[in-house]
Amino acid sequence: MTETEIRRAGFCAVIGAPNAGKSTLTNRLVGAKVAIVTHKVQTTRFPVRGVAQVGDAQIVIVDTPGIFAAKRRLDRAMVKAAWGGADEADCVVHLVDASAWVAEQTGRPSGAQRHSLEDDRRVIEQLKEAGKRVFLALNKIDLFPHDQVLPVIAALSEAGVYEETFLISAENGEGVDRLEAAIAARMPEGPALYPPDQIADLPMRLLAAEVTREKLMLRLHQELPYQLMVDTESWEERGDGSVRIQQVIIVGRDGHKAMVLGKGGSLIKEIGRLARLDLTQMLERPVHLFLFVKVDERWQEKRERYQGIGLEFDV
Ligand SMILES: Nc1nc2c(ncn2[C@@H]2O[C@H](COP(=O)(O)OP(=O)(O)OP(=O)(O)O)[C@@H](O)[C@H]2O)c(=O)[nH]1
Repeated sequence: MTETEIRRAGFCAVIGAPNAGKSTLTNRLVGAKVAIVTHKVQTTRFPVRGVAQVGDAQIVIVDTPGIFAAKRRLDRAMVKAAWGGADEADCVVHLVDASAWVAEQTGRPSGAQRHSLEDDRRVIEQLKEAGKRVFLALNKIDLFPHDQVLPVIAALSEAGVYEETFLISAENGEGVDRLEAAIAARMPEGPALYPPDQIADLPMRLLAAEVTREKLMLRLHQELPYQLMVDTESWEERGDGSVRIQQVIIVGRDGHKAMVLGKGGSLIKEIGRLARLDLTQMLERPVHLFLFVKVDERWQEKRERYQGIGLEFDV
């Protein structure tokens, strides 16, 4: 479909607890890898937009950072960014990990599931306070028999904040068509907001940094992945059609640097290999990726670092 055929266009914010599946859903709606998906929580630090086209509607999806109890400055900035995205949207989807609610109904929620339930309840309270009515998407329905979700729907409907409920699996695509059509119907009339072939408005440098950070999150353990950032320092298009990307991984301590490098530099080499494979696929051309590790004890407190990852500092 060409640009002229788009008659409606707008923004859809996907909000929800960390690990609810927001990035997976965004990627499914867009049909390409845009947001970063990992099994760890709080991957997304800023609204990543993907552009999906459904019939004559263009949907700009804002994949918001996880909304959760904020203590540290960085966490508070993430929450603020999440609600900012929801306020400006034409349509808001509250994405819920339904498997946590089913586990609660059947009496055996895990620790992580209990956190997820608390976060969902907090989001519902905040929606209630804000007087917002949104779509409820119960995700991960591939994990349990469908009849177990009925009492969950009843429990969640009590708050009166949901206009419509959708049962989906962002992972295998079940039920996503209906949700997609409902979101499309909410888009206001107007011309396309982005060229139709553009899947992400996230600057490519930022996206490339996120790819490397995803690989680090998958390979490193405990808290370390949350205590580092990746910055794309240079991006050079070459005459032979390839691109040379140089990135610095900033950590808070010398010990962390050693962990990121791995024995004899083996870990960073593997991270670089995996990131390069993804980037080559995304950019559809050869990529030369160079990674460096730098120690900066105070990066989390530095204003320019926040702005570099798209967050406000004064929160
Ligand atoms: N079984 C199943 N797993 C899913 C589904 N959707 C997402 N997941 C998994 O849940 C985990 C979290 O998914 P993400 O998409 O990263 O979650 P998120 O809400 O974006 O997480 P944050 O960025 O931390 O806020 C990943 O391991 C996904 O593969 C689903 O429909 N079914």
